Amino acid sequence: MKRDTIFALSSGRPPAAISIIRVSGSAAHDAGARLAGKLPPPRSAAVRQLRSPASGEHLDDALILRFDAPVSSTGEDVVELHCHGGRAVVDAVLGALGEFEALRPANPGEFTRRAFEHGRIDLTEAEGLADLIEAETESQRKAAIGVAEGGLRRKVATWRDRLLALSAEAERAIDYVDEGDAEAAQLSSDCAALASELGEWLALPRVEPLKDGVRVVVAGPPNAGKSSLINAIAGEEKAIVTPVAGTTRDQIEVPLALSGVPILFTDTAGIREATDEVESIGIDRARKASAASDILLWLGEAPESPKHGTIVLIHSKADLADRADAPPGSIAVSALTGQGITDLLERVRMEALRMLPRADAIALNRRQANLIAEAEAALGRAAESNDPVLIAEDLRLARTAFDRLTGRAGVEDVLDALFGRFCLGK
Ligand SMILES: Nc1nc2c(ncn2[C@@H]2O[C@H](COP(=O)(O)OP(=O)(O)OP(=O)(O)O)[C@@H](O)[C@H]2O)c(=O)[nH]1
Ligand SMILES: [K+]
Ligand SMILES: [Mg+2]
Repeated sequence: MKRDTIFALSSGRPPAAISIIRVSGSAAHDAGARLAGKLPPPRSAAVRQLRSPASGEHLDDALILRFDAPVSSTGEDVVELHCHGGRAVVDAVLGALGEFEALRPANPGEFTRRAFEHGRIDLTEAEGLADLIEAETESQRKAAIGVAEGGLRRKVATWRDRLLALSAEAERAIDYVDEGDAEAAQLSSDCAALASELGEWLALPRVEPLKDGVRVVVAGPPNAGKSSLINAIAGEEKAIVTPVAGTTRDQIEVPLALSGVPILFTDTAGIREATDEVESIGIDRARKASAASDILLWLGEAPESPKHGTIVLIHSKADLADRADAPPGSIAVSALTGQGITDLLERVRMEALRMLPRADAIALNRRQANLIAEAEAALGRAAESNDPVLIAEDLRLARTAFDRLTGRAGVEDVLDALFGRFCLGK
């Protein structure tokens, strides 16, 4: 028999006041009844003695809840046991469950995966749940809860409905080639309108800076004082400082919260024509980090290559007599005296704040944004085309992108990675 009914401790590590053990699958009710006697009616609770089905030994007194498929968290029959949270109690109950032929311990994330596979949640909600469980700050929690409770799923459903209507229009145009120009123009403008709505969503702040911190990269020529500045910001000696140009090679990352705004500062190698191989690898990385930064703190004159995003020019070593005059538009700082550091951090905080999602907003992650960008591109092509066959094909591509977004189609590759993020028992 397939051991497709799973169980796990779903609450935190014992000892605790109460531990919650969940059982999900076709054998859950049978196992629950053999452990606890008669189960309560669906979606209600009862207090029962738990007894070992093998020996009849009294294991614990527990609160039992019963849910019937398909209206349960996993979409399957579920039993929840709220036991006393001692280590030995939990071990004894888990041991008793393991004795059932049809039951096996769950893998991490397996309850949530089943909820997804049974259509109780879509992929965006599963991603939101993973973010919610991992959330460490209030703003991370706020961003995750909206997605976890279906905010993005509902949005995508409305886009998909509009897309289906457009597809029907395009199919009709294929069948009746002599359709009027007015209909064709309407179809084009409807495609363009949906594309531009997707574009507006893509322009909104994303979830990554909230989770990983806004990436603030300190870069500039050698000996400009980059590592000294990082140390002054961190308040400790994170990076090596010497008078030798080319000291820093490896990137040094300093995560910091500026009044609740998460920032990841990165110190980089001074950028110049490298004199040795190790340094040139460091410089290569510095260039890449600068290009990928959200905010670039450039210690020097204008940075070597233009960059998208925000650049803040820093006039370092402002304590030195020959460095008294800062060029206009730059912030004068001294790592030595601390001059300008507070102003600099306030500027960084203000810039970073604009890159974070608003508290009540639905923020896209990279995977979701890439798929919405695919749909936007396909709709853009459809809006430009006069050939109904090509339009229909682009609309089909847009729909595939939406279906991968919500997990209706073509997502096997992301499932293991996503559900692997969950802890055991979730
Ligand atoms: N007077 C003064 N000296 C500074 C200041 N900041 C750094 N220095 C000195 O400048 C030299 C270079 O400082 P670093 O912080 O190593 O400069 P860097 O830009 O990280 O250098 P590389 O990693 O080699 O590219 C050291 O001798 C520092 O003591 C400052 O604010 N005032
Ligand atoms: K140096
Ligand atoms: Mg350095």
